[in-house]
Amino acid sequence: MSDPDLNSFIAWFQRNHGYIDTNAMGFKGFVPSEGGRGAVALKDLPEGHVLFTIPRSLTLSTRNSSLPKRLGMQFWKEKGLDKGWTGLILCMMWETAQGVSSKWAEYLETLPKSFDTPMFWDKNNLGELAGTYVVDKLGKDDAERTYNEVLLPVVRSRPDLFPTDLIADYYSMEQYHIMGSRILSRSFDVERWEGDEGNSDNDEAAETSVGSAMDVDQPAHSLTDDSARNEEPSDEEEEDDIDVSMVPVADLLNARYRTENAKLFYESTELKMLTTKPVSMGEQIWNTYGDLPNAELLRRYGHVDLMPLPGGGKGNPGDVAEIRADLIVSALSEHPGRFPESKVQEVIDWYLDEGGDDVLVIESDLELPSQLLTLIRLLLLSPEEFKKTRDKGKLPKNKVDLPLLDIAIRALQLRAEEYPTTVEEDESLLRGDLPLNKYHAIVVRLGEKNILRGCLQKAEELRSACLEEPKLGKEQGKNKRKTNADNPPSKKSRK
Ligand SMILES: C[S@@+](CC[C@H](N)C(=O)[O-])C[C@H]1O[C@@H](n2cnc3c(N)ncnc32)[C@H](O)[C@@H]1O
Repeated sequence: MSDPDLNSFIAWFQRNHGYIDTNAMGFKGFVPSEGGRGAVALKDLPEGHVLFTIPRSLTLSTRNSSLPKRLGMQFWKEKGLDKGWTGLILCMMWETAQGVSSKWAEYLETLPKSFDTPMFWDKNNLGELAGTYVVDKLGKDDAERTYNEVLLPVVRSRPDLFPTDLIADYYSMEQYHIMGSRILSRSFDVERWEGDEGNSDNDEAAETSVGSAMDVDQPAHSLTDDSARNEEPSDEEEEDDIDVSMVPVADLLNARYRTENAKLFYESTELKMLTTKPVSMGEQIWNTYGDLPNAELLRRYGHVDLMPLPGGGKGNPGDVAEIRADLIVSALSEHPGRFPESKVQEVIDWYLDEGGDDVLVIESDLELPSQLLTLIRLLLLSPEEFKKTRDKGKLPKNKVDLPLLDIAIRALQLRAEEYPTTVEEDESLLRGDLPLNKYHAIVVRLGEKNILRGCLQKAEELRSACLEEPKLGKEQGKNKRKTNADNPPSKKSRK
């Protein structure tokens, strides 16, 4: 291992039955844009090579920490520590407070103590994100409420486990945010193995027949809506047989858009990191964080991906622009249609009940989202037509015509106006020397604005074509999620 900071951690890992193929893989510092500290191939590796394995018992989760049992499982549930991330945060705080007597002491030492994520930004820096939806998604107030109403009362109620004089150092709001951010940027969703039940209290996971290795849903934060983590989980979530887990060594791997060459798999007693394609000597070993847009990378991890884009320039090919459904209503009100304003809410309620999202996503193909077209079409129906549609229980087809395009275009313009700066201003700012947070914020908002601009341009071209040939009405957004019951979106919320 070339990184001296990691030596005692790796020794701890190996002592605890973790395995690393040290001939195949090492750790080194890459340039910040490539993730800083990460893993490197020490020789040419074929696909399917086992880079390292982690015993399940070495992952840090509410199942493996002994804290839940010490507090009592009934108490744990009564206090809501089995919901969201609060229980794991408390376990991580408590394990840290145990110092060297914690099983995970050497691991906890390797975890970051500060973050470049907007959760820790001041007002000025947050202001640079104006127009993006990043700040709305931080969930800082909810997190702080959970700290005050759930975690702190538990800590204060058990001075035998949480000595009062340790609260300021180990159980503070600041520590709560740090632990939450460690989970957000480094945890994995580890599915339980069949037959592996209950809190294991440091026992090895139940040994069952070893089946074929399966994907670990990874990382936890790339697949779930973590902004809701401190809220009541849905029934679906409660039933999940998933442990949000901190996975030593696996969390040392960086990620970049569509660059993954290694992935974590699980078996009954251990997790395995395997190469998913051949890796050349000296190449970085990349995991995946789900190929997220820069807004999400920044919010969860504190970095952005910048790479050459197919159409020229640099950016994140996974970038998207989001548009709230209420902007469509605002656009509609500027184009008085046939639908009385008093009925608009009824249409929106039905659209949401049918699985429509309240935030619509424009992707890099720059097509108008199918749900946006559906919503506008619904709003353009007369009250009688809407009633018929609702009675049939079938959403209208995504056929575009002039009235629909007018509203779509206006909604996109209103969305673009939500950013205080223009594309050109941002591009010029990026040519200067900028502090990191400001630089990240500009990259995020510029990526979104470019998607919006491209989508607007495409919609205007379509409008011109419709003007020339009014019967041109085309079906749009075929590749997008449909707003009907046969493909309901995974989550829905009303604002
Ligand atoms: C799971 S950790 C990966 C290991 C981390 N580099 C370390 O030193 O512990 C995730 C963090 O690594 C950094 N990172 C990962 N991929 C990156 C990338 N493509 N560009 C910049 N930073 C990256 C970010 O700071 C992110 O929060």
